Amino acid sequence: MNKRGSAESMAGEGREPENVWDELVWRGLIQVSTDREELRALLAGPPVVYYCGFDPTAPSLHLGHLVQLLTMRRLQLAGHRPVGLVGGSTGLIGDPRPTAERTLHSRATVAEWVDKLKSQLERYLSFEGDNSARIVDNLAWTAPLSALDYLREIGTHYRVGTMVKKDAVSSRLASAEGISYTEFSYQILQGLDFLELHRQLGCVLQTGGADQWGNLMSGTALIRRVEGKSVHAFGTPLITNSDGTKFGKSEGNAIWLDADMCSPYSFYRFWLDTDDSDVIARLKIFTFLSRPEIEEYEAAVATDAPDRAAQRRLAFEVTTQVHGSAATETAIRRIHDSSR
Ligand SMILES: N[C@@H](Cc1ccc(O)cc1)C(=O)O
Repeated sequence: MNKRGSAESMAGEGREPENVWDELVWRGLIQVSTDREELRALLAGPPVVYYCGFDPTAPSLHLGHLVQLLTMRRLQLAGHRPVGLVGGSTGLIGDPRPTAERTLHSRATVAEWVDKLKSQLERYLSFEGDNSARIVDNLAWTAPLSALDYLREIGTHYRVGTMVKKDAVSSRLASAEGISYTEFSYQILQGLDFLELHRQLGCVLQTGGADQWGNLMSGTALIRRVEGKSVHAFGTPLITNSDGTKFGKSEGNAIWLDADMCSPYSFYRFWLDTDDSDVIARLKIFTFLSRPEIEEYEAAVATDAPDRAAQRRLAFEVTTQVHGSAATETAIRRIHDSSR
């Protein structure tokens, strides 16, 4: 395991990208955003507070979350100040999926998962220096809120017509099952989080997956109405495999970041199996290798070099980032032994 703030978990330290926004664009990390020019200027200026939230829907984060974790890390390396939010309250409600209602887990289970996610989050952020990260739990401000205050003070800023247009909500409304009022309310809670973090910590940017766009806009709209301020958000693309299969699954199972749920060996193997047509995009998104380094791999892949150096580097970098050097070396040795 990496220790918080250890050299290993801080891969990429010390490199000053010319403009972190341009770097994020080059890495293919920006799918949707508020005004691009404004964001670019904001991120080129003095340190800003930004946040990204993670719901405790399982005892571990998975590969989809890794994109967010590393994006947070990139922004922190550029001098900005991260807030990692764990959804102790939103995890009790459930972000609507386009397909079907989520299972509601007990409060005790969710609280247990909150703790696990918090320690996972800590591994990707730095807790030193002026832009030290903070970890928060949205249960802190949601639990004390009464139903009456929620409806009168927050609900009044939301129009149902706008809420039903959100992607996941509209597809659920079109389904036979429909959507519970519980899940329908989710976007309000996420909006409230942004408002709270804006008020408490001066947070001006929320990041997330592009599928979170509705939830991100919920917050920017609420802050505009209540505080008269315009704040920012961007969404990273959903990662897809060029052959049309789902990324981040192995035999139908999610690839978890917890070593007990997915061994460093299987994790390493997963990355090693990356297709030539996907490997460069993965290096950009999942490693801290510089542009010239990645371009070298790009040239090598184009010549059909049989040694799969790009895949090996990718597997090495990501496994080291997630599981540390010792576990990575063990995984490599095992693969080497089994192929003899
Ligand atoms: N809705 C996010 C998690 C989240 C929760 C609360 C927030 O304030 C922000 C993000 C997701 O499902 O991935």
